[in-house]
Amino acid sequence: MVEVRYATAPDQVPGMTTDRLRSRFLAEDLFVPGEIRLVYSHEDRIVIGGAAPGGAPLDLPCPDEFRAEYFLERRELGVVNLGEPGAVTVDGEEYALGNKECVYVGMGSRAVSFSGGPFYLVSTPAHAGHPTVSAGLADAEPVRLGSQEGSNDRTIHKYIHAKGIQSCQLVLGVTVLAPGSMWNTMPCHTHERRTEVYLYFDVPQDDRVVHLMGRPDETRNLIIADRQAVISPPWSVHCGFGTRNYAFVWAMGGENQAYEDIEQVAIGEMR
Ligand SMILES: O=C(O)C(=O)C[C@H](O)C(=O)CO
Ligand SMILES: [Zn+2]
Repeated sequence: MVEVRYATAPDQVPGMTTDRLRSRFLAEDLFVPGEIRLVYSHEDRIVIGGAAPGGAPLDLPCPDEFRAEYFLERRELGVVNLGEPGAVTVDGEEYALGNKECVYVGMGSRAVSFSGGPFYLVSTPAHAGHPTVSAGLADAEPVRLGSQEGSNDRTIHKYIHAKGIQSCQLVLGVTVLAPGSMWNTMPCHTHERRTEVYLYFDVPQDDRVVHLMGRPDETRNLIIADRQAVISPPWSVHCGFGTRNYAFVWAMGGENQAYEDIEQVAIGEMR
C-alpha cells in the first residue's frame, strides 16, 4: 500500500537508465479502483497518493511507516478531485468536491474517507492544526500566464498557500492549460528550499506529457501518461510539454511557503 522512495542526489542522475529514473521519480500507478495507494518520498517527507473509490467509500489508512496512531497525527493533507463529483468526509463532516476542487485537511483530523472522485492526495509533516477548508477553482486566485503564441497560455489556481488556505508547510494548486497550449512552467525554475510534485491529469489516453527534470544544465526527460506524478527534488527543474493541452496539480513542502522564492533558469543555461 505504501511505497518508500529515498532521496536522490543530483550527481546520481547522469548514470541512470530510463527505468531507474522512472522508478526513482515517477509514480505511475497511484489510481487503482477500490484502493488507496501511497508513495512516501524522503524528499521533504512528502507523501503522495491516489484514492479511487470503486463504488464503496474508502477510509484513509495509517501506514506503519508513519509510526502514528492515525494518518494526520503529525501531518496535514491536500486533496484534489480529478474526476466525478464526490465527497471527502472528515471526522463526520462531509465536504462535497467537484472536478478540480480541493479540500485541505488539518493535523489532528482522525477519520478521513472518500467517495466518488478519484482523488489525488498530498501530505506533508505538520506541527500545528489548521482548520479543514474546501475551495473551488474560482476561490483560488486564478492567474493567467503565458500566451497562445508561446503555446503556454495557462491559468494557475493557488489553493493552499501563504495568502490562501492556511497550512503548516503544504503549498498546492492546479494549473490548467488552454486548448492549443502545451508548455507548462517555461521559462523554468528550481527552488532550493522546497520539493515539488507534479501530478498530470486530463491527459487523453493516446497523449503524453514530456516532463523535463534534472539540473538545468543536465536535463533528462520522463514521458508521462494521465494521472501519473513526478517528484521534483529542490535541485531539479520541473517543466514540460504535452502532445495536447492538459492540467496538473503542483504541490510543495519544505523550508518556506514563498511561491516567489525560486531560482529562475535562463533558457541559455539549459542543456
Ligand atoms: O504552469 C506553471 O508555471 C506552474 O504551475 C508552476 C508551478 O506552480 C510551480 O512550479 C510552483 O513552484
Ligand atoms: Zn516550481
